Amino acid sequence: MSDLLRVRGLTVRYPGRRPWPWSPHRPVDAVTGVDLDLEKGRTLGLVGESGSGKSTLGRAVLRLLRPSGGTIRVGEFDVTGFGLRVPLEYRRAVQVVWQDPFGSLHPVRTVGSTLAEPLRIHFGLDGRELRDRVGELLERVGLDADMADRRAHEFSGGQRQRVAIARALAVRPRLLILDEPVSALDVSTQSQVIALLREIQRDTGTAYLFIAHDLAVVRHVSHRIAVMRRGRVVETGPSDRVCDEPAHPYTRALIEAVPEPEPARQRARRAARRTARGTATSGTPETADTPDTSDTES
Ligand SMILES: Nc1ncnc2c1ncn2[C@@H]1O[C@H](COP(=O)(O)OP(=O)(O)OP(=O)(O)O)[C@@H](O)[C@H]1O
Repeated sequence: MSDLLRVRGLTVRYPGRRPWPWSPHRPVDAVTGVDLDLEKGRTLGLVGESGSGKSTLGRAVLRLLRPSGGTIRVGEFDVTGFGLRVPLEYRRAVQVVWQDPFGSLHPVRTVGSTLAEPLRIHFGLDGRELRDRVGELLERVGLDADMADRRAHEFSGGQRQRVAIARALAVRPRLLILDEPVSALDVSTQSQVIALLREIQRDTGTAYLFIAHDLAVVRHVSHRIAVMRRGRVVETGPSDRVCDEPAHPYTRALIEAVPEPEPARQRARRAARRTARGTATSGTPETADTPDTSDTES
């Protein structure tokens, strides 16, 4: 299968702030030399601690900022080749759902008008057809069609995130950037929203770039995982391989940081740690062999 998203050597440098008016800017290298691939209908999870550059990478793909170097392609779009105006077709092809379901929806507008706007702009719908499509979108994300008259503040956090997903789906994107989409939700709402996202992917073939700091959540939703640290991708591979046999010490540290509630799994994890220590002292290199198509960087 060919790649929908192809990122090569991506670099983003922010100009940074001046500590004092007379001192020079201190640039921040937020993303450095990143390569990523994502196929149609698949999910690539992007994990790493706060400040590792995940959101910056997502914003570069959305073309909300202009990268300092490298290339981004999404299908036929040469994203890094765009001038000042980003084509409307690209805005339709790539959509985003942000972390904050409270801040990302207009507080005063009805949810119906929030969903109607992209349908009007991108497909020229109006009248009955527009109302029907808004109702369909609400039902698609598990809400009632007659909720269209309500305003965002009348919804719970989970319901708002469903509305945000419906708004993103309205234009039938090929790629959806999900930037910490469940981090602000409680655990049971998280799993409902994740189940919804998986169902939508199965039905529509939309590819997801799923950005999160929580490796347990990312593992659950992703086919492949890329681990970011200080702006670089240090390890990439199929989700199970990255989580069960992490090749990079930083990935191992991230996995260690995930709380494990089940005693049997806690014991298995301790045993794996002991084995890893044993092999490390018997001369095995720190970065293990990766039998699949994974890449690691130290
Ligand atoms: N607009 C900006 N100007 C200057 N530096 C920035 C800007 N936005 C982000 N940074 C810096 O770039 C680096 C990467 O930030 P980014 O938000 O991409 O990380 P992240 O992994 O998404 O973190 P988080 O999970 O906390 O959002 C950080 O050092 C951050 O301080």
